[in-house]
Amino acid sequence: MSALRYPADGVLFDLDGTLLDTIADLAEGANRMLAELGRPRRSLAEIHSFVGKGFPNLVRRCLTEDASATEAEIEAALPVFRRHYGAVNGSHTRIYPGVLDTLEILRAQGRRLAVVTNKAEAFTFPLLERMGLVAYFGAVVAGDTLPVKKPDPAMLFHGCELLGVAANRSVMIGDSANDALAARAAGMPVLLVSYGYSEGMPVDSIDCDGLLSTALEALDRLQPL
Ligand SMILES: O=C(O)COP(=O)(O)O
Ligand SMILES: [Mg+2]
Repeated sequence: MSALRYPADGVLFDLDGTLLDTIADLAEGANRMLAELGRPRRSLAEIHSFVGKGFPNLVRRCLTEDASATEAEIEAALPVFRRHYGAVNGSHTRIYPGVLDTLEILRAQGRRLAVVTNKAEAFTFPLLERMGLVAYFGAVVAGDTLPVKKPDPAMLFHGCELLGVAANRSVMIGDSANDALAARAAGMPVLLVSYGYSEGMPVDSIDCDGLLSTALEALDRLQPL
């Protein structure tokens, strides 16, 4: 693996599985939804593999993996999940080790920081607030900010535009193929944390520019400003 350093006026962060360990709350929200719908619980491991393409996909997979549901049932389940997850969002979420120090250092270096997440705005903004992270970020692009989600690169370009940085002088830090593919399509280097959620794929099988065991390791991969 190369240890190239990348120009990084901007650093774009994925949220679930990269900055925040949200899986306990996502599982609680999903299982409360399943209980209300009279369906069996899902294990933490199953939920873990369903996270990455936004909550509508999580709901769909909860209802259709080794089970069946009509489109109308999936549609009707969305507000049920929204209500339950909204009630627990943040209660068992924790900031991953190294994240706060990394954000502090990047900010002190004068870099511009954004969150680019497939999590919906209605969950993202209160969660960033609750976890005390809002002040670090000059922009937040959430899963329903645009008509498309990652792996579409439009979210990354939008984040760069809001920050006022060039995409070719920015770096994406994420945890899944959605982040890696979006960054590749945007022509942006991408570093993946190895502790996150990658939809059941081994993270080292995903094409990227390096794996990080904590966010702090990203610091060595960025050119000084
Ligand atoms: O909400 C999801 O499914 C994933 O969100 P993320 O893009 O922050 O990992
Ligand atoms: Mg993620």
